Amino acid sequence: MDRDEYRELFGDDDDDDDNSDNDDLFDNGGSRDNIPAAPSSDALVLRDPSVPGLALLPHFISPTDQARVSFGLHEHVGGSLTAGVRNQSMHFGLPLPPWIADIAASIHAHFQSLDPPRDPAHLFDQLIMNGYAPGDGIVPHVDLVRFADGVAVLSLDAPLVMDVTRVPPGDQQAERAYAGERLGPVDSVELFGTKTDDVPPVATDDEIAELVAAGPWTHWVTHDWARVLLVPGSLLVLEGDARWRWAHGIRFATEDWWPMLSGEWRLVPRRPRSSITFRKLIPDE
Ligand SMILES: O=C(O)CCC(=O)C(=O)O
Ligand SMILES: [Fe+2]
Repeated sequence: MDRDEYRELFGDDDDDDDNSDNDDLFDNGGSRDNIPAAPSSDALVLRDPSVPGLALLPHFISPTDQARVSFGLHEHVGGSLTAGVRNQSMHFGLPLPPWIADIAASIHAHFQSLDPPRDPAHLFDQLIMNGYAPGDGIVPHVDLVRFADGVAVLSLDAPLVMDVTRVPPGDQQAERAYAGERLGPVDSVELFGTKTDDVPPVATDDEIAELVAAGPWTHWVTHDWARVLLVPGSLLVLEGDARWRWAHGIRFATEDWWPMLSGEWRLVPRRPRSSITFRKLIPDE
């Protein structure tokens, strides 16, 4: 994967990101404690049948492992992100870095536990590490065809909302990656159907904790547009249609609108968030 291909797909955000300190993007949630590797994957798997192949495992890794992995990630990227595409660092090939290898093994084990079990040779050998400062996002896209089916995204540090949209019929193909228009901040009319000047209050920490524990994880806007709450420690799995026929993207916004357990809307402020995407590169013929 080279930088130009990523530019082509995702654009080069240098122009519209005024936070020039890459270190800040990952300077969150890390812990200097040397915590032994013990991923505790929770069995809870949420699916939304409207997007076949989409699954969220909201508590895939424990807070202890989140702190360990976040620290490992921060150490790994150091200041080197300035050398590549902004806010992004990649790893190709096995072995994976030791601070993440056990988590990759847990994800692999999860794939094997599915019915039917997934290809045991599906060993994740490519990582994309993304950092998002408040205001950052990623244009809606379908991951490149050179990556096998079965992509997993581990979320760290702070919650954020991902938009999942059916690829427009004219663009629907599995032969080349789709990249849509960049999504701007939420527009209340666009998202909620009614024009209102009443911006909801900011969610409290307790409300966010409730959401993380048991909250509504999808919010449908239209029949081909869902929003997914990615909480820290969660694993998003994209297979089949969800991987090939639906695009995933993150708004360039400083807050996300989200319904609370009570049904009332709140603003969930963005905080520095990072993610690790696990994929398998299809070998050249
Ligand atoms: O950061 C995320 O949650 C998604 C990243 C992603 O879609 C990608 O790297 O292809
Ligand atoms: Fe992606």
